[in-house]
Amino acid sequence: MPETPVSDATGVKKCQAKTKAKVRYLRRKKARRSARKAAAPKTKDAPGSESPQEDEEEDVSDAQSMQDEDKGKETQEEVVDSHRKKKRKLSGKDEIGHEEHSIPQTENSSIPVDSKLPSQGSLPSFPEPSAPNAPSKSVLAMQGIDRALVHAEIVDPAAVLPISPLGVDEQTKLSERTRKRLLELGITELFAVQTSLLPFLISQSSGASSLYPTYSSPRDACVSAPTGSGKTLAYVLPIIEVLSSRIITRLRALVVLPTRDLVTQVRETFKAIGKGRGLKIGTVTGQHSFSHEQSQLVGESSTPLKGGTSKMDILICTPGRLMDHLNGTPNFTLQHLRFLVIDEADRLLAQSFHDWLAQVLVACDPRRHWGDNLPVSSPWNDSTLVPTYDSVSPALLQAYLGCRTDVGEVKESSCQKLLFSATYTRDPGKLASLGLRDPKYFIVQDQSEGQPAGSLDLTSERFTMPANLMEHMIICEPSVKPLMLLHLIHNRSIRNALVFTKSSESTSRLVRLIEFFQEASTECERVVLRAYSSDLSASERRNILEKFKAQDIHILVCSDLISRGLDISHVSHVVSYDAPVDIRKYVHRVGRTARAGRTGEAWTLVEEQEARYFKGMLREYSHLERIKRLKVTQKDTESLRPSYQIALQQLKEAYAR
Ligand SMILES: Nc1ncnc2c1ncn2[C@@H]1O[C@H](COP(=O)(O)OP(=O)(O)OP(=O)(O)O)[C@@H](O)[C@H]1O
Repeated sequence: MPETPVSDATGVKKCQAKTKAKVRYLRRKKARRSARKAAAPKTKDAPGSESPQEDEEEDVSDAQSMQDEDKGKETQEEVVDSHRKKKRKLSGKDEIGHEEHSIPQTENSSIPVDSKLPSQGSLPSFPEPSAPNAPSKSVLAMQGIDRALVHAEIVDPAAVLPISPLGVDEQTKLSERTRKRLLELGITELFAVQTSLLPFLISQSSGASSLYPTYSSPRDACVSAPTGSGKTLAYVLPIIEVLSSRIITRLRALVVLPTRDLVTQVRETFKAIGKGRGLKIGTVTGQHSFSHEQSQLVGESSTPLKGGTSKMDILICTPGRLMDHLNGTPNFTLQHLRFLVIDEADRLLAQSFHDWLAQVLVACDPRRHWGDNLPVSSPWNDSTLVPTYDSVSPALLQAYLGCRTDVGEVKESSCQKLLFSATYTRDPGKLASLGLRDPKYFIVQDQSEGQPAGSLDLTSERFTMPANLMEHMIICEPSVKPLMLLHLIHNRSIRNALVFTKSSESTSRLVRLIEFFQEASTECERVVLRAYSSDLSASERRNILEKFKAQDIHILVCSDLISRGLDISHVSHVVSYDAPVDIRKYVHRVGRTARAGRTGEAWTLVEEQEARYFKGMLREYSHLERIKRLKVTQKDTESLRPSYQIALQQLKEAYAR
């Protein structure tokens, strides 16, 4: 048996010692063997053979005697070495695996090496890799959502409240005077959005501090209610009610709307409700010259005043023109605002207009942006002394004059932001940009199926439509769309209708085609229709709208310019000649009818290749089942076809010229 080479010095000596012992052992073994041979009887089948058992026993005893001889000579390392060899022998093939689990053995270790080594079969199994459970739909829907939205007040659209002319109205907090005015205007009950919003807005402003509760600034509000549900009155009434107690005229309410037409419409409502209250209501939309608007806003005074000046209590405007005055009209200030209303909020928040929203927010409350130390470069800070008659907003007293008032409390701006829309955005980014103060959400909507009463379904967005609106769609080839419209006008007698197209260009083309048709047809009743789009001047548009309101025009073919907010009570039909590609646009278009509890019908002409998308869009908002499909056969339009062909030919020639 060859010696295992040992590299160190002690190992060399050890080998030599072992060799002597081995020589002695071999000598004795030889002697024993020859003695046995001599003594043993001879067998034929195993001549000279030794029993293996015997041989093994002999080896063990020899090894024992050899060990005895060497007793004390072996080093610790040899013991460990033998353990290792033994271990390797026992562990067999899977050396690598065992190495990982082996426990280092020391000389004095009482634990047998083998007992600590797991056998191949008992290797600890690692857990299978697995994906974490997917978050539920409701958890996902909550991601980044404004917490206030989760606690929104859900209002039943059917909740109306009769107006009583006398006594104290504990529920709405409306004064007797305002209630009488409402009754004079034929308004006998308050709609759902008004009943829930009025107490919230008016009760926060009760008493002497109604204009300026600087120590407890009011909460902001976001309101989502269906089209035609009375959102305008929901902010006009509290503004009139609260501002009626003002003593000095300051700009206290600012209402921002996306179009001039809406500005005009909302001004009419303010004037009607605020009649006799002495409040000054104005508009800036760019319809008049800039200098004219400036003199209406701030008068002729040229002395710069930190507190600004105003000839209006309530200003209604478009964002673009508001920016012009903020940057170009001296003494025009928003520091005294008590109400900032953003109507059609989702649309306005989507528009940048030179970052109008950020500028308005800073103008309302420069402290919020700059703190009490306005930088010299800020437009609110200059070296001009504050004249004694100047009226700086309490929230800015410290910033401008370095003085704290009363008991040294820092005063907050009391501007209350109110956001309104029929299709309110849930976009957390957009809402965050508003810096709302403890906002409260009011959502007027039907309870969705399977949803607990009074709670908002955050997993799927949907919009509540006016209760008395009937919706239809006609799926047809693009080439027969004009024929379908003619079918609605002449066979189904659609009048007092708004027909929406995708552009001003298609608006005027469609009007011409229908006019050619009417000229060619001898049987059909003539309807008066006009195009209404941004191609027209403001005065032309106003003129046309007046005639439509007076029912001198039966059908207005328009672009989406008037798809939002426009309130014309007698509109009984809305036709989307070009199907909208966005659900919000659909909601606002069809919402021009069936307003304030009236009935109305909406029709959408869907081209065959658009049908899948259109239906998918409605399905996504759980609205498809509400829209009935109307099938128009060849026979239905047969009588119209000859004149239609003539009209088409004439249109081709007109556009070829
Ligand atoms: N309490 C009420 N009683 C009767 N009519 C009302 C009442 N409140 C509002 N109205 C009328 O309902 C109509 C629709 O109101 P409004 O224009 O405010 O709707 P809206 O909710 O702003 O709709 P949209 O989202 O389309 O702008 C208006 O003609 C308004 O005068």
